[in-house]
Amino acid sequence: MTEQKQVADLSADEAAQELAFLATEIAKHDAAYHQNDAPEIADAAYDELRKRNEAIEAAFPDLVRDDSPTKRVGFAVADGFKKVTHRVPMLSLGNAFSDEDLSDFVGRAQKFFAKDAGLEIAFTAEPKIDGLSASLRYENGIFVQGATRGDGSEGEDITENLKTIKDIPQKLVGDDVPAVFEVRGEVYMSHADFEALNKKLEAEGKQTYVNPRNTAAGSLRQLDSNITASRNLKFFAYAWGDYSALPADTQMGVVEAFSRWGFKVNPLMRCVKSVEEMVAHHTLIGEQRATLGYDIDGVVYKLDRLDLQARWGFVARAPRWAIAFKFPAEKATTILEDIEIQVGRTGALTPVAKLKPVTVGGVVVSNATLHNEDEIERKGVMIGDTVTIQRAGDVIPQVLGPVLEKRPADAKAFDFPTHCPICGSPAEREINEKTGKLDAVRRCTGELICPAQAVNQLKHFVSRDALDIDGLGAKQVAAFYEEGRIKFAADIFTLRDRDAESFKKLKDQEGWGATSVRKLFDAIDACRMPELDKFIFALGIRHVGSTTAAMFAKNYGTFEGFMAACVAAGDGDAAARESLLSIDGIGETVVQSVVGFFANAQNREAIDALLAEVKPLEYVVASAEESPVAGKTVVFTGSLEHMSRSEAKAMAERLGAKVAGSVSAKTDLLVAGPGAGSKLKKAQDLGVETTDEQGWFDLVGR
Ligand SMILES: NC(=O)c1ccc[n+]([C@@H]2O[C@H](COP(=O)([O-])OP(=O)(O)OC[C@H]3O[C@@H](n4cnc5c(N)ncnc54)[C@H](O)[C@@H]3O)[C@@H](O)[C@H]2O)c1
Ligand SMILES: [Zn+2]
Repeated sequence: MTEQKQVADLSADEAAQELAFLATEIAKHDAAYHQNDAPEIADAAYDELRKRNEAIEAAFPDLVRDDSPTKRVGFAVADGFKKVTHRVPMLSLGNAFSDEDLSDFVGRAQKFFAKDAGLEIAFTAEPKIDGLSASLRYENGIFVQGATRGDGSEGEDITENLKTIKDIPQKLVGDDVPAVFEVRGEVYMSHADFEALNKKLEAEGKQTYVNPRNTAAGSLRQLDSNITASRNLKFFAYAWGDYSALPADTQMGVVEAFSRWGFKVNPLMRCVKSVEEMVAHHTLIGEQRATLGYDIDGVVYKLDRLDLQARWGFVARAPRWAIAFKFPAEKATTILEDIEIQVGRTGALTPVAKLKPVTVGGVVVSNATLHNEDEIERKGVMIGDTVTIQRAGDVIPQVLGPVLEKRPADAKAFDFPTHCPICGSPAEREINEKTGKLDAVRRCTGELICPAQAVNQLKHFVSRDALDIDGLGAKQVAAFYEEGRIKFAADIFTLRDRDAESFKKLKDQEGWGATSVRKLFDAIDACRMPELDKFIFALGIRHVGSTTAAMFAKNYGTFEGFMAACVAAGDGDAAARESLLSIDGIGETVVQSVVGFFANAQNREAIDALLAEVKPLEYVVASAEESPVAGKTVVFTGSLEHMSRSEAKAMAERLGAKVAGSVSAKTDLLVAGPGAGSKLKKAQDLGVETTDEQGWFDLVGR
């Protein structure tokens, strides 16, 4: 972290500048966290930003901005959801970070109620569940609407999703259920469910989640409630919004009513009467934290009597009568025994610290991330060092840095490998085209052959814009990989020769009848002469998407031509490099990537094996005499049955046509599939020729 000036040393200008920066920065993290369920920094680091903002605002009250983070809660509703206006705002909580903060809080309460002679002020202490809050509206005891907090005044309508959660009763029971009542609480995911879900996603080759909180949020804020239903989310009730009557006059009493009505309430909730009791309960909950089976990130204290809550009131984003005492990030020191390199499914090399096992916050830690090679350098850690590690909440443990006084004489600097430890391919750091700086991540260049990347690559190879083999989708190809039937792309095409016998045995099992096996082999055969652009795209070269692949195809005409240019450029042939760079729309990043890919001897071997089975077609741009659409401007609209939109575009371009996105007087032909709307109407109005998909195929002779 950069050196920060003490707030007292800031000039007004500097303060204003920093407040502006913090407003933008905090808003950015709020969006990542609340709207996208994908935070970019740890909660502790985020809390630091907020603390700094509050400190500067306190010192410079005139400079408080209209868009100050202290005036806002959460983040606005995401697209795709219906909005729900909260009749009673859903707020955040003030924070305490130390015993002193807690005792200040109690002191403020005592001062506020100083005139009430003999008043005993009691608080509830409740675990702060680390999930996301939801508001559930019941009318005559029936669950009618549920929403997220959103920005506090407007949330997202997630009624259907909430209905799939077993802990949320559809109907409340009891004779004290008011006519209208909004129960609020936390939707969360247990550690066990989180781990099981990640295992499953991993097996399917999908992106895994970072922590249970974001998983719960991501699972609940789904447009498809079937997904929510499959996630086994849970719910604790602890607060309320709008109501026609209250079942009790204390916090504790209302939560007890929730339990009677059919909700789950947290068993660790207590009543406490002094700072000592508050601190003791905080310690007790902290000790149980690791064994609860779900994440909590602190303890919330609330004034117990509701009449006192009402008298003490609110500030902009939180009640005055409540405070959250967060658990500090847990730290420990241990020995860094080794640094191991893991290769991710996209080829990224990540250094992992192998630690002498140590208990941090009740959990035994023996691995921690070191992020990347610059981080190792920046932290200056050496193998053999005693290092400080930190677990902030549920986040993966991090190495903070070495304890230099304890560095042994034989501590070894870590040489970051320049080759992939899995496949031996060179591992490279790209130069960022815009900044000219090295990318933080070093990546394996063995896209085609690296076992760490294999499943990802195979899935890409058969994907829709690549070879698109009928009956061999992402799931199937991953299963074949697991079963050892396929290792590399080329193996798909030798499957029949190598594996026909074992496929026969599969008959009747897992739905692999003789017919479906034959169909699969036929479908594979049908892909032995792929379009050149699809083939180049299928190789999964970093930064080569389908548009880029099409540009290469168009420019070089044959796969051999394209490969020769890349290989030559890799051997230092400046003209070849120029020819790559001269293609309109192709920049340094792509060239670095294709050159690196073909410079890798193992990739080239894999390509030879592939070319023995597959013959990509030559890319011929039809001349005007041969093509009825050469030089014409074509627009596709509506849904196409036999080709994807990108395939249609590629075909038209190959035939010398220009493909436009909208209809104008310059349009020569509109190809309209079912569901075509305004474009079709406009074409008809302008007298532009129109046809359907079949008409298009007839026209171009396919
Ligand atoms: N890492 C990031 O980039 C990032 C960004 C934004 C927010 N955050 C994190 O999100 C949190 C801030 O968001 P916030 O405004 O929701 O504040 P908060 O989470 O600190 O406190 C308010 C929330 O606590 C929850 N809560 C759990 N148990 C409760 C209980 N028993 N009683 C009352 N409330 C309870 C409710 O959902 C309530 O909305 C912080 O933990 C912050 O670190 C992180
Ligand atoms: Zn590799």
